Amino acid sequence: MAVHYELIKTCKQTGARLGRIHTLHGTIETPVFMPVGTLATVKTMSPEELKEIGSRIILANTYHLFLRPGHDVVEEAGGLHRFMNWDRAILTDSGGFQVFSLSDLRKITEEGVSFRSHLSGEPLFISPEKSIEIQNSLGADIIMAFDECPPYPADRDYVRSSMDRTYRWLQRCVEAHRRPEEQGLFGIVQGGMYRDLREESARQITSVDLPGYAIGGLSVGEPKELMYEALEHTTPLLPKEKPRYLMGVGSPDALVEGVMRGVDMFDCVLPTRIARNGTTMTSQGRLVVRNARYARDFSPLDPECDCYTCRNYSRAYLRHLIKADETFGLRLTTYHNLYFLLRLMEGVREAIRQDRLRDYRNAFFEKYYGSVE
Ligand SMILES: CC1(C)O[C@@H]2[C@@H](CO[C@@]3(CNc4nc5cc6c(=O)[nH]c(N)nc6cc5[nH]4)OC(C)(C)O[C@@H]23)O1
Ligand SMILES: [Zn+2]
Repeated sequence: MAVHYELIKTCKQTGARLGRIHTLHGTIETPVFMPVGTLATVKTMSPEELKEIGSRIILANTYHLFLRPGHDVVEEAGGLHRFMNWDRAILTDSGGFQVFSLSDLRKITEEGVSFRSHLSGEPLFISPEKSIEIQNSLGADIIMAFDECPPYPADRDYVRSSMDRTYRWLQRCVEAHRRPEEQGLFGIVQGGMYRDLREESARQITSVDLPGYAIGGLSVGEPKELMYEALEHTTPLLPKEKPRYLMGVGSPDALVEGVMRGVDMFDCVLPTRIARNGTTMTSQGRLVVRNARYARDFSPLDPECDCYTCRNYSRAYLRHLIKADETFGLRLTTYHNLYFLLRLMEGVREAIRQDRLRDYRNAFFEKYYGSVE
């Protein structure tokens, strides 16, 4: 079995679950946050540093690697694990969403999506079959079905016809998948912000027996309350013995709120993206280390953090590097932000073990959101 989930326990206080996902490249404790490595690198981090902070699974993107360097190049290198020297687990997103968030001049038909490369402008086409062919070449442990993520907001008729097509595309993905024993294919539930459509899409997608299911169509600009409501309508309809993956999330509050609503896996560019402009997540809340107030602050970024950055460098030094656009500064803030989120998920897993996740959430939010930037 390429991907096998083991449910260890469900928190008595909330709908949160403790689990493990077994893959051909190791076991992942859940709930888990997956750092995003879109172009076969988690920006500025080495594989050794990712291991040092405890990451066991990272993301890469079909759309980006199809455009550059080409999935044929990665396949010739022996697959993504070899190409990027990462021997732990990898998940690849299927490309549909990235087409919408990156390229213009795109057209959706039953067959697939025509678009122009956001790099060269050349006309390209991705179908469910093409997406699976690319993902089979890349060789990730978990691959995603080719779906359409409707924009937010989107009217009901559009969301319904789009989710029905996403269901038909899932069946074509299953047909096209050549390596089901090595690469677990996850289906993706859509349905926009409409309760009955979410429930119907969950029934459609879970009618196909797969090793895991993702909740798509969220974290696309909707208010967080709407995202949480969509989760409450969807996760109860997903099989308990399979992992649930909320795509594109996220911030510390959204991670904890998602876990409380039964989500096991998350990914987001947030921690690495904001790090590159000098915004960090600390135990006292968001800290924008490039602010002038830190120019002569020789204390650690986060006094409660024991990561390499916080043990060896001051806020003044980090501010200096970020202001000078020194690459080392981006590396130090990225390292800390990922370390912070991976430690947060460790705390969440421990709180589930002790059936006290609601208390953990309240204490964390008080500290993190109680204070100012
Ligand atoms: C939160 C934050 C910081 O993450 C940023 C930016 C805007 O949101 C993000 C993250 N949200 C997000 N929702 C998704 C939904 C799907 C989906 O329905 N299907 C498939 N196959 N993949 C998906 C990937 C997703 N990523 O999406 C882009 C546009 C990639 O940048 C990310 O705000
Ligand atoms: Zn730190």
